[in-house]
Amino acid sequence: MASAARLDLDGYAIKPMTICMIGAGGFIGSHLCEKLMAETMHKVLAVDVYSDKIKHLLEPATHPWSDRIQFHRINIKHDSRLEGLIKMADLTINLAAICTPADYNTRPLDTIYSNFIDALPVVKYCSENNKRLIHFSTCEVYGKTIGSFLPKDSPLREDPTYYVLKEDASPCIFGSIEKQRWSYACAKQLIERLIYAEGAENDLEFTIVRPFNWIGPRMDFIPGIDGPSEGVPRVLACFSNNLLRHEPLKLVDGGQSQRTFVYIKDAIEAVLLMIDNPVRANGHIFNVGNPNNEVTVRQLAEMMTEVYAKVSGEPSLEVPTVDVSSKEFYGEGYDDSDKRIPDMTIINRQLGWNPKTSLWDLLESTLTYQHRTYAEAIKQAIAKPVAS
Ligand SMILES: NC(=O)c1ccc[n+]([C@@H]2O[C@H](COP(=O)([O-])OP(=O)(O)OC[C@H]3O[C@@H](n4cnc5c(N)ncnc54)[C@H](O)[C@@H]3O)[C@@H](O)[C@H]2O)c1
Ligand SMILES: O=c1ccn([C@@H]2O[C@H](COP(=O)(O)OP(=O)(O)O[C@H]3OC[C@@H](O)[C@H](O)[C@H]3O)[C@@H](O)[C@H]2O)c(=O)[nH]1
Repeated sequence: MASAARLDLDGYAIKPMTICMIGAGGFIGSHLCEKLMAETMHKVLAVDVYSDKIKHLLEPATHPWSDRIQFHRINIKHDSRLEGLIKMADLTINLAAICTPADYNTRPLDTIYSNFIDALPVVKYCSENNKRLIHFSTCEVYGKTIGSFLPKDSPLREDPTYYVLKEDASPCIFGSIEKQRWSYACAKQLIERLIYAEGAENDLEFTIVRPFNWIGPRMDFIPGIDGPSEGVPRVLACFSNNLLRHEPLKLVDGGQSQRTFVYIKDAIEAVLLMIDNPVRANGHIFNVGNPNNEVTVRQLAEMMTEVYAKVSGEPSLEVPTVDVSSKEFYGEGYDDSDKRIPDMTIINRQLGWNPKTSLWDLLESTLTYQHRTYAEAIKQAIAKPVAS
């Protein structure tokens, strides 16, 4: 049960605050709302166009926290109520974005508008009304590693200087303009620069979060079940969908890219520390990831196949993966980050945060959820006769 006497990292009592959370109905927002309701006395003004992922928190109205969460169905692109909500709050957290790679090269205009233009009024209202802002950026602002440009046999490729990503030192390296994949990263980078400049010139109190592949239950959608049949979600949901349908997992360009995956529940702990410790968090950009959970996408596919067989009790396919070109899978203009390892120095120093959950354990709890939530619906969808 939430207690009023929670202490911050410096031993001071944390005062309950009102948080305007934009994008509260998404994957990260839903977990953050859950945490805030269960463990704090903070109030949430939850803004989104969808509420399905937080329905369990909004209904029934008898929850012990029901007077601390309000849902506002608002599209921030065009709604004059946004400024009023930001003014009512002590802190604004902006999560709203188009953030699935399949959109970056196929809907580059929507991607740029969503990640830059639509975020502008949020920054402006916070700055003009002296309100604190926690803005969600991305690890994609780093783009490719310096190491990826070294000769394949260069020993320097093994040197962390050339691949570990540091908030205050690493450059942002994107592909050419025709590689529209980078429309997202570039829009995120520019809004980061704008927020940073508002801090420098107008004293905006800000924190920027760079998530490194947070994964867990409620991430994206399963095509044809709770999202469009032709939709392409992020890799966790793509591979879950393949496993649920007993199809081989598709490895884009051989699955050679490397990622570090962090469990959503670990990452949410980091966000709560930022919320509760403004003096330590303001003015900082934080990598939030798990450097210990690095795999190639191929290794991720293999591990997910093994874990899914364990949690579902169903045997794995004899040939569990199939290679597909990025052009076929994502279309023209796709490109990729080669490797993403977060440096953890700054978040360790400021907030003492460390991720805890291994990749195997986080996949086990996530795939248990996926199986429990979707297996029956998929079975029924497959059994349904196709209309002639
Ligand atoms: N999940 C990750 O690993 C990850 C990694 C890097 C960056 N991020 C960033 O974190 C943020 C949240 O990501 P997520 O994984 O929860 O994504 P998500 O798509 O699940 O959530 C985003 C939410 O924003 C809402 N939204 C978008 N446009 C809106 C608008 N105009 N008005 C109102 N609501 C709007 C969507 O409806 C959605 O519910 C994004 O900014 C994303 O770029 C996430
Ligand atoms: O079915 C699939 C889906 C994806 N992939 C590959 O898996 C890797 C990871 O893909 P994801 O869809 O999770 O997205 P990425 O890691 O490339 O980008 C993400 O990173 C952080 C956030 O900013 C965004 O949520 C998103 O841009 C990519 O190399 C992709 O090509 C497959 O091999 N098969």
